[in-house]
Amino acid sequence: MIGESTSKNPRISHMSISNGDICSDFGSSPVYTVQVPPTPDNNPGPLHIGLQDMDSSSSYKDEDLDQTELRNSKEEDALLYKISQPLTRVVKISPIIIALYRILIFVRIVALCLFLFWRARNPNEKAIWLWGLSVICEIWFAFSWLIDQIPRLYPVNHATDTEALKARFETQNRNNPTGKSDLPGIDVFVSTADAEKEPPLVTANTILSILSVDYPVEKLSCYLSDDGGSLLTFEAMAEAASFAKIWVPFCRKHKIEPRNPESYFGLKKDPYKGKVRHDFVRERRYVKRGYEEFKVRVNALSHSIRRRSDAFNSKEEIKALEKWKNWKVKVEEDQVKEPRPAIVAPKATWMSDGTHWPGTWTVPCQNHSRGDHASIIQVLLDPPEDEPVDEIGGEGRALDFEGVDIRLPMFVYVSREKRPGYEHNKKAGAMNALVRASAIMSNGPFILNLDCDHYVYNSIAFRDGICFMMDQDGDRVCYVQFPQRFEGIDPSDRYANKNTVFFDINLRALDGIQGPMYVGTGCLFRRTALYGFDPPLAPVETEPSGSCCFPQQKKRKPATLEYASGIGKGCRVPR
Ligand SMILES: O=c1ccn([C@@H]2O[C@H](COP(=O)(O)OP(=O)(O)O[C@H]3O[C@H](CO)[C@@H](O)[C@H](O)[C@H]3O)[C@@H](O)[C@H]2O)c(=O)[nH]1
Ligand SMILES: [Mn+2]
Repeated sequence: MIGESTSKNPRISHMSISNGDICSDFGSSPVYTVQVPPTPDNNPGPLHIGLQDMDSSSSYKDEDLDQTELRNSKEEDALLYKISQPLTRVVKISPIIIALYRILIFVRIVALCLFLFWRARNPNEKAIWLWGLSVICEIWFAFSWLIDQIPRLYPVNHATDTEALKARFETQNRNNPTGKSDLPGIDVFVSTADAEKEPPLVTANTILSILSVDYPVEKLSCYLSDDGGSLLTFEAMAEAASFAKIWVPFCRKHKIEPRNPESYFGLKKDPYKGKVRHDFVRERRYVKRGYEEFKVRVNALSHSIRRRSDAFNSKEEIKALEKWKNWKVKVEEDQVKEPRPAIVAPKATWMSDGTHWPGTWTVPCQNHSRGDHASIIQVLLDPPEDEPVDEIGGEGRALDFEGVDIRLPMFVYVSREKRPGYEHNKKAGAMNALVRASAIMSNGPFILNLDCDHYVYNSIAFRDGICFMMDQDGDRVCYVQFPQRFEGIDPSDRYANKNTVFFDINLRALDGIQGPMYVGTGCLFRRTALYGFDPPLAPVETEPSGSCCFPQQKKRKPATLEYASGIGKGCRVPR
């Protein structure tokens, strides 16, 4: 479900795949010359597909040799064909279904009109006020039902082609001789606010599902915003970063789905089905045990932080008491007027390295309470190296990651500064803080946000989103909204908690008009669209007109008109 970058734009037009247009058998068909010029903002620009007859080729004479080679290889032909494919397409919903639905709407409109007409013609004289009120209510209900139906007139489905994305950006070809991934960077934002209401284990699972997505590691960064400023969340995230070192390569090696360990190990289906590697059973058992231990450590954190802090605080109290006693002795003996030292040490929350936690303390005090603390930013996983790294016989030979990339994406803990008197206790502010922090640290051209209790269910989901962004008209897409699926709902879903109508009908229907609304989470944004400014443009000066005696003043074209249809394209986001 995609949203447009500006309301000025008409509906997004997508190329639809037509088998008749492009021949899939390349044996004797014309050669497809595909040029995908790399641009600094990682947008491919328009894809030019030149259909060339080899005999009449004149401008590509130098490349004749290359093209002959390409022609010889069926695989390369297939690659060229794949590159030429659109990354997304609209899958039309069956016209019969839509026609039936429209007929049903029409029948209901007629029935409603007849009913309202009958109501108006039959007033209840004994309770005229009550009658009037109920007619008004019924008209309002009919009207709101009608408004609800209008967006559903043109529902669409979008499909992505991740193979074409791979062929275009991650396969060795003339434009990409090394075959290194040319996909754009994505910064993932996760928000959490309260370590008690939002258990850190759930947040840790969300983070693990993000760190292990199928996307180039060096292009991915994950930021956690902790509005609670809690040491518990911080230490749980440090634990998650450490467990990710085995979880992420394990997922990559054995193609695990979903990549949230709690959900994966809780799956009811047979975990060995379809797994062919001989070491899967052993490694799964090892990682499962590792996860159980990780859970115990995370669940014990609040206790261990309390115990550690109590120990440090009692030491501080003893020190303070000693200081006070020394002062007392000095004052009595020498009559020196030194200021009296504090007899009680603050009840601080301590980090494991023996320093004060800069965020919220368990016993809040000035500068260390929920709405009053300094900003904290800590890189828990450093940016990865540029080239893949593998490991033979990792974890003391219990796991073998030979040929598996063991690098992890950058992971950063952020808790924005809070001060009394400032209203900054909402998610939007947390997102703004992350937009600013990430702009300095990784500056990914795309941003995806998730609540701490939402996880990535499908490891290629990010690629799906990027297909829309990098498609031919992709630079006009502001955001791609993913639908939500819910776990732990009673099987019959008596209370409609799955929100199927909203996610699977309303948003899809809106997608057919201009795009769905942003639902607050699970949304992939174009960074420049969030910044909300137009590309910088040089003023265009028009030729003076009018007579030679009365020259008119030079007029400047309004900059926005120039690029009205290309917003976002002119904005370069350096990576
Ligand atoms: O001061 C705050 C308050 C909340 N949050 C975060 O905001 C998210 C959503 O808050 P929550 O209280 O969980 O709201 P819900 O009602 O559960 O969520 C609904 O509203 C959210 C905000 O629009 C959407 O993201 C969700 O999809 C939607 O289900 C959570 O990750 C919170 O940690 C902060 O970061 N800072
Ligand atoms: Mn929530």
